[in-house]
Amino acid sequence: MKLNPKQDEAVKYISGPCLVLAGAGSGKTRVITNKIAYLVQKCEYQARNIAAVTFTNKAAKEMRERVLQTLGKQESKGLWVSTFHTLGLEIIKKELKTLGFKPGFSLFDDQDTNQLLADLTEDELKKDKDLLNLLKMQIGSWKNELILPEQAIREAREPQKALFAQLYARYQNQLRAYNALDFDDLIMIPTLLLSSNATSRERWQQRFRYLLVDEYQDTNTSQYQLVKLLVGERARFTVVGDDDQSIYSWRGARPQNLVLLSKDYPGLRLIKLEQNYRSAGRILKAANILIANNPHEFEKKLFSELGYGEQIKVIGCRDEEHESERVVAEIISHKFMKRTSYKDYAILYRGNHQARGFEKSLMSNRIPYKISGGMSFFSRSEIKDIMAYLRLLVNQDDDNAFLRIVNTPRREIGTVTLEKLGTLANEKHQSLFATCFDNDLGYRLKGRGFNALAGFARWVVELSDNAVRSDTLEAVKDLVRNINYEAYLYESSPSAKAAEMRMKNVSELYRWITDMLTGDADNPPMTLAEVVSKLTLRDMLERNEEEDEADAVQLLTLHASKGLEYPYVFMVGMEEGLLPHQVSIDEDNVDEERRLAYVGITRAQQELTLTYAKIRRQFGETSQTELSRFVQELPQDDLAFENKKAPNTQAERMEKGQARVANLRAMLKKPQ
Ligand SMILES: Nc1ncnc2c1ncn2[C@@H]1O[C@H](COP(=O)(O)OP(=O)(O)OP(=O)(O)O)[C@@H](O)[C@H]1O
Ligand SMILES: [Mg+2]
Repeated sequence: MKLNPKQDEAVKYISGPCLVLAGAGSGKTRVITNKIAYLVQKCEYQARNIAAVTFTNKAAKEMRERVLQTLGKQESKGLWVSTFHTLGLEIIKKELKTLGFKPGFSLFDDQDTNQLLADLTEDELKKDKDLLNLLKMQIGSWKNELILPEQAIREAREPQKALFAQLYARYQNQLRAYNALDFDDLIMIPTLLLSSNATSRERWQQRFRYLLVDEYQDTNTSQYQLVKLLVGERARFTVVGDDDQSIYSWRGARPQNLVLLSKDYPGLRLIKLEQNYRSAGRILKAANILIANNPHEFEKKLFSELGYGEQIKVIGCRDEEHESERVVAEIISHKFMKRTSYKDYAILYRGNHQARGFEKSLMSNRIPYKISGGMSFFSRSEIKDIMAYLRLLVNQDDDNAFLRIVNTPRREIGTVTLEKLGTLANEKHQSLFATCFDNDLGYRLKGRGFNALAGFARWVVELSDNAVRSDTLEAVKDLVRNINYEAYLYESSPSAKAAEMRMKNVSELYRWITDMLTGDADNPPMTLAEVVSKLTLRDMLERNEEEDEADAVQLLTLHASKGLEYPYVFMVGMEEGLLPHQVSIDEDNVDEERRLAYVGITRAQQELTLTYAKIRRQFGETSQTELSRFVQELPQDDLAFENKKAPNTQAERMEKGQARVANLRAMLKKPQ
């Protein structure tokens, strides 16, 4: 693939650490993929000694595909391309013994964590959702800063922090007792291990002799340290990033890491790219002018030779319903005129809740669409149930999984029984599951409850033994049959149709599990424990980044759009309070929102459309909105305002919005 001289320099500089710092669409990711090929083909690196890391599964997948195109299957064998968290998981899996973990550990997702924190806290705190959330964030940020509970306790000054630190300690102990890890542990644990254990460190430094990191501006402290430990003294690495696209400060990302890097590695080669190959000139200019309102650590220039392009449309809509109708109408007419594909269009929004209206309009116009985020496959209750069963099969200490399914489907195990079980488990410091076999339980629980619990536990042991010792696949299939899950779904769903849908989801999950257990030419068969941890991680990372490449309009949040590009982009809800988000306005953090807007604008290749609703319903109230300051900051000559006064009455709306859609659909139906 073609490279410009600066990109070429970045690819060929391999004798020391290298940082590529450049704006959106300048080919940073291309440098990474080309460099991997260069290392293998020209520098005698084995693919298996190279690792490339990024932040989302979607980005990792794209990267892998791009490399595969250049290198082919054979030459890229063993190459490691993944997200940071998957890399962390791999290190933990290979270092289980050193870490003193039992095999078959569980990964706790957000809901599990919430549950556990609620269990750990006293009554008042338990009821205070905001405070619980604050606690979760605090624990997350301690972990991201590599601060262990002891240190947090030592350093806490205010009473609330001190309480949180105590709870952090209990939370960590409890996770250990469950043989479970949370999302942040996937980075913190390997980082602490590599910093304290020289043998492990050397092992991983030998394994990965060259490291590449995309979207480097989003690394937090623990990720920065992990990279540092992995590359060691040799410091053979290339990282690429853009400080203007740092949008994860709320997850501890530190764009200052870019500056820190030149301090930690005085020999660092800094390369800047200046040509944008993605966007039309006008879009790029708008993005540059917008981001110039932020303070800057590094000076960057960016130009495009792709022509100046169309004006940026700004469409004012009466309310959010009108907004989604208008966007869909635009897509239909545009597609008709330009003979494009649905997948050329992306609708980007600030929050997942904004998706619903667009989904509805797209659906009623029978336009295929793909939505990332929102209701994830894995957050559906039927999937959570089955996953909880599987988690329990591989790790019987997983109390959360146990609690989720002990009575789903109904087994006549009442709350009193469970409470008694819980009390005994606490007294004995053992898991709920282990307590089912405890002799003392027999004294405390008489009759039905005890029998039901003991029967359930014996059944799990038997199934788990079968899964490990004999045919895993059969055991997994037995599971659903055994618990009569289908009948349960029909019983508990609002309609037969809903039950059918839910059963379909279960079959889909089974299809994945079967594939993974059997393996294929490229992927060796996995154990059940591996399948379970892989699926849980996948869920946590991607929240419904589906694998199909269907021709569909793309709906995604601005955050999820990073690194991606689309010919035609709609940025919707350009209103004060939405973008910039009210929370950021209140916290005086509008700069981060501006970076988010910059990310959105720079996804567009050919045309960009901005929309806003003049009235929006939020939290059950309808209120007037104000046009986003970011629209005002754009070069006004490059904007084409439409409908500055939007139609007001229902009748007018029908006329202008839906009639238009109807016309277009009629046009589309005509034979050509
Ligand atoms: N030298 C080049 N010649 C032609 N096209 C290029 C060149 N370099 C990059 N491109 C194309 O430009 C587009 C943007 O490249 P890429 O995604 O690598 O940019 P990026 O800097 O990673 O952007 P972002 O900051 O959004 O992640 C891609 O479609 C890529 O194929
Ligand atoms: Mg990129």
